[in-house]
Amino acid sequence: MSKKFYIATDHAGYAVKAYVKEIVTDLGHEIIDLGPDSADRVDYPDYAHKCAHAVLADPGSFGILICGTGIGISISANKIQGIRAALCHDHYTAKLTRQHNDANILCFGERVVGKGVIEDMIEVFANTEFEGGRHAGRVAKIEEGMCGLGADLG
Ligand SMILES: O=C(CO)[C@H](O)[C@H](O)[C@H](O)COP(=O)(O)O
Repeated sequence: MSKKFYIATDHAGYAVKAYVKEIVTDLGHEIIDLGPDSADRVDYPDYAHKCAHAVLADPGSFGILICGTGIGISISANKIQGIRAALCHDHYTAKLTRQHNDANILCFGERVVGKGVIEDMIEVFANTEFEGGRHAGRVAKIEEGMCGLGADLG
């Protein structure tokens, strides 16, 4: 089924963005570029938040966020309630974060992963559904910001 993606980067993720857009389109999905429009130095939280709010405003859509390592941009996106931004490095992490975490934004580092891995991660992320079941309660706890207290956990 065709999915809709929003993509944003910082300067350290800009170079690979055109390739990522091509991959997403070739897989039959829609992609909307939220910037930046050049490789000039920018702050990743600005673009993480732009993408996060676009995903939340468009139910059923997903995001792709890229910075140098994927770390700063994923930390930033996860500050927004309702966003589950997953920093992935390979097929396994991209698949499991959809199955178990219902991740709505795929994050990775341009300085970390190569184009083959990027293509694989996008394909599996787009084609994998949330499993629900035992994972649903855990995702609900993430969203509520409620976790077992230390005392409860023994
Ligand atoms: O947030 C990051 C590190 O966790 C990203 O990799 C950024 O892209 C990086 O910090 C940018 O660094 P630069 O020296 O300004 O290119």
